[in-house]
Amino acid sequence: MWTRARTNRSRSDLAAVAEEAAASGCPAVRLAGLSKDYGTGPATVHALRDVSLEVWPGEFVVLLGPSGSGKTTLLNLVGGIEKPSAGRIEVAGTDIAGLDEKARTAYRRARVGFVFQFFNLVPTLTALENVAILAELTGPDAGEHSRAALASVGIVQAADRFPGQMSGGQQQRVAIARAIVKEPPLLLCDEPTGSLDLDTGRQVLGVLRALAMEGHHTVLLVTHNSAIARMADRVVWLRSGTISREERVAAPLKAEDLRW
Ligand SMILES: Nc1ncnc2c1ncn2[C@@H]1O[C@H](COP(=O)(O)OP(=O)(O)OP(=O)(O)O)[C@@H](O)[C@H]1O
Repeated sequence: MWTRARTNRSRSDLAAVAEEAAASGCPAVRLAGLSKDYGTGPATVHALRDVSLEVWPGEFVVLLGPSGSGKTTLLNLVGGIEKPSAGRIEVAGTDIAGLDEKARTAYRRARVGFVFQFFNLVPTLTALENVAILAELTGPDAGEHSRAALASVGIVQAADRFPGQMSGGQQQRVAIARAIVKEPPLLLCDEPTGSLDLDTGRQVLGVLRALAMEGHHTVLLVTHNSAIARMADRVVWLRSGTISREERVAAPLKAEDLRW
């Protein structure tokens, strides 16, 4: 049985959780002196330079910045897709920067859910199969868990449909269900509304926001769209591979109230 219980915390609860977590000294993610270079010699690209950042459990953090500022690189490092050139990446207190390939793969599978701009669903599999098979669920409860994940993002009625029979927003919900079905503490989203229309984008953002509010996921969301920042708990701006600014949002908007 899928065991997650909805806690539906209010925003003031969230602030309290962040304060509690800060007091306990264990952020969900802690980056310290993080750098990433691509290439060597004069052709070296310094994608990230000496980035330090702490993200607290249950926080919804939006990363903003112009093209090439290092947003996706940061997400890929936290997600264990790439290794840093220097610095530490602590996730729930464990440094993942030094893990070997096998351990990083295990980390990714157990601790991280990814949501991308393009939903990356397999067209020949149903929504349910896209969740169960692509998340590599096994055992007698796989179907039940996948159905519960689809229900938690409001799309269980489409469980037996193929991607070609669903709207973009529905497909993105399936992709989110796939990302959360193993209940990873970290949800990393790279332009999750980039290929959706405004209304559908708002609905998908509402789903992501609710997942953070329920307290099961810390969300890091990369976007070009500064309007989305208004629904975050915190906004981090990147420029040329460094954090140029950070701001806590005093009164985050509900996704449906976003205008852009
Ligand atoms: N695999 C790679 N090899 C070489 N350079 C790379 C690689 N990946 C990223 N870069 C470079 O690192 C820098 C940061 O790229 P990144 O994709 O992180 O930026 P971004 O802010 O996510 O950009 P965008 O908003 O356009 O997706 C850019 O100069 C990019 O060209």
